[in-house]
Amino acid sequence: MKYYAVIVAGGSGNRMQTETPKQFLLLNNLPVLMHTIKAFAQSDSQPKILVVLHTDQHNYWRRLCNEFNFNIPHEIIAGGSERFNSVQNAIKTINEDCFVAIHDAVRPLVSKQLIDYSYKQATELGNVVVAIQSSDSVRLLRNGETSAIKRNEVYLVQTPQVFDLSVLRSAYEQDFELAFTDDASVVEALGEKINIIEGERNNIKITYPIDLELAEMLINKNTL
Ligand SMILES: Nc1ccn([C@@H]2O[C@H](COP(=O)(O)OP(=O)(O)OP(=O)(O)O)[C@@H](O)[C@H]2O)c(=O)n1
Ligand SMILES: C[C@](O)(CO)[C@H](O)COP(=O)(O)O
Repeated sequence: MKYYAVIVAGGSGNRMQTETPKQFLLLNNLPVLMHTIKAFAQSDSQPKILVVLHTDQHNYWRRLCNEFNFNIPHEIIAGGSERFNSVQNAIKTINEDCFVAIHDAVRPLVSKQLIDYSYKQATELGNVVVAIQSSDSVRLLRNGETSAIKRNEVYLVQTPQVFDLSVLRSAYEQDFELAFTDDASVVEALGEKINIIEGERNNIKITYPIDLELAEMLINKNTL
C-alpha cells in the first residue's frame, strides 16, 4: 500500500498576530513546518510528503530550507483561499491508489507513534480521525440559549486525518461549505462513517501566541 502525507501550510496565521506566518516561526531553533515534515518522514509508512504553501511563500520556503540545510524530500503544492481548497489542490496531484494523511503544519508535536497508528488503523477501517475527549465541561450556546452537553460524548478533533484517496477525491469534488473546517466533515458530507482514534494531548495546534510558548515547553520537556 502506498501512503501520502499532505501537510497543509498555506494559511496566513492571522490569530498569531506575527509578521512571519506561524508555520515558519522558530520552535526550539527550527521552523515549525520543519518539525512537522520531520515527524512524517520518520513514519514507518514512509509517506510521500506534499507540503501545501501559499504561492507567495514558495521562494521564502526554499530559502529557509537552504538556510537550515533541510533536505527531507517533499513536493510543494500551491495553497488555496481556504484550508479546504489547499487540501483540494494537493489531492488533485495524486494519481495512484493510496491512503492520504492530512495534517496541519502547525501541529509540530505529533508523534511518530500516532502517525504510524493512524496509517495502520486507516488501512484497516477505511479512515481515521484523531481526537481527544474534552476534560472541561461543555455547553452549547445557540441564539442566546445555552445548554449542557455530556462531555464524555464530546471529542476535540486533531490531525492527522487519514482517508482512502478514492473517497477523499469524491469528497473534495463537493462545493466548499463553511462547516468544512476539517477533512472529516467533508468526507462525512458524502455519508461516510468517520472513525475516531485517540489523539495526543500534546498534539496542539499553534493558533495563538500562547500556543507557541506551550509548544516550546513541551518540546523542551521531551528533550530534557
Ligand atoms: N487557506 C489555508 C488556510 C489554512 N491552511 C493550513 O491549515 C492549518 C490549520 O489552519 P489554521 O490553524 O487556521 O491556520 P491559519 O488559517 O494560518 O490561521 P488563522 O485562521 O489564524 O489565519 C494550518 O497549518 C494552515 O497553514 C492552509 O493550508 N490553507
Ligand atoms: C483541522 C483542525 O485542526 C481540526 O481541529 C481544525 O479544524 C483546523 O481549524 P483552523 O481554523 O483551520 O485552524
